[in-house]
Amino acid sequence: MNFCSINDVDNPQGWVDEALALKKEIETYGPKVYTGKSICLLFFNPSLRTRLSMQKASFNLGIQSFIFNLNQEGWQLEFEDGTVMNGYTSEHIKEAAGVLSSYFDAIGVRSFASLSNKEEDYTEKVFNQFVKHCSIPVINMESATLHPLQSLADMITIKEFAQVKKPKVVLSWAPHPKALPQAVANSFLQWAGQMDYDFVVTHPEGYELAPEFMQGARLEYDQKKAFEGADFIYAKNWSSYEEYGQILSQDKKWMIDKVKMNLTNNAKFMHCLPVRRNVIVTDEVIDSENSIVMQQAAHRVTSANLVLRKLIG
Ligand SMILES: CCC[C@H](NC(=O)CCC(=O)O)C(=O)O
Ligand SMILES: NC(=O)OP(=O)(O)O
Repeated sequence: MNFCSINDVDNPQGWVDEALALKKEIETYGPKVYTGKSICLLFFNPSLRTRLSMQKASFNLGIQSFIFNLNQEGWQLEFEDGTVMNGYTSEHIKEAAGVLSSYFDAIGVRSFASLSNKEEDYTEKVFNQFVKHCSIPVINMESATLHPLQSLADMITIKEFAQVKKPKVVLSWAPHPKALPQAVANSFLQWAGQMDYDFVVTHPEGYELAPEFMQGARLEYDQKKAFEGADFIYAKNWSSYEEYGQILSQDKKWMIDKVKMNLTNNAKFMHCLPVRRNVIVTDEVIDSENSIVMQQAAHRVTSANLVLRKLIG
């Protein structure tokens, strides 16, 4: 079993409840004794939360974790099958995946979108080569188009803070100086679509997400209208999917501020972090009692606990 996307999860709402129950179990009985199991966490890109929450969750479940920063520490990998490797790549993913499979009980992979090759990104070429050539479970620690560990943590957080049975949840685009992947937004769409939410996406024209992820989610181009009566505001930047990887707007009017939050039903503010303060959201909002970004980040451990137990616990 892998944890590539929500498609590997038989009952997403059930996983949210199981994760909260496992969190209580660990808080009550403490971390499990060493099981002899091990996991290697492979990173092509930077990380704070994903890296450390996966190590903490490994500790909680008695699993030894190893970190490997591929760009700084590994050989340049070849992901194309059949290539004559007389260029700059030193090792084929077939060998690398085979060796990792012989050393560990599972691996995690972080490999962000190129934002230049839409076809390779949206077929998950890099991540799927690890899945294809590994004989052990593979966990998605943010791939080109998805971030399921983050999304499970997000669903757990909303479950914990929801005051009503069917909360209004708004995914709002916000400006950013860099071109960022659509992965967090895509994954949030997938998981929110499986929950009992009144779910709305709001973004400027030109930032439409891939149809396969929008899957009938309600879209509102008027951000203020989208915010009306909301219970949760989930802010995230992403670059254009249509004009792939491009920044079409850095319109400061889309920054989340108190005036917009006052349109909501006293909504909680969420962001996956890292966040650009006073670009994505004002200090006033992210420092307010309505901000639950810390609790959300803490649930990255809750999320990782359950995924590790499901796959190798
Ligand atoms: C969990 C989020 C990871 C990543 N975020 C960034 O790359 C932000 C980098 C920055 O703000 O410089 C993203 O948007 O996918
Ligand atoms: N939200 C998240 O995945 O954070 P990192 O990029 O720091 O792991």
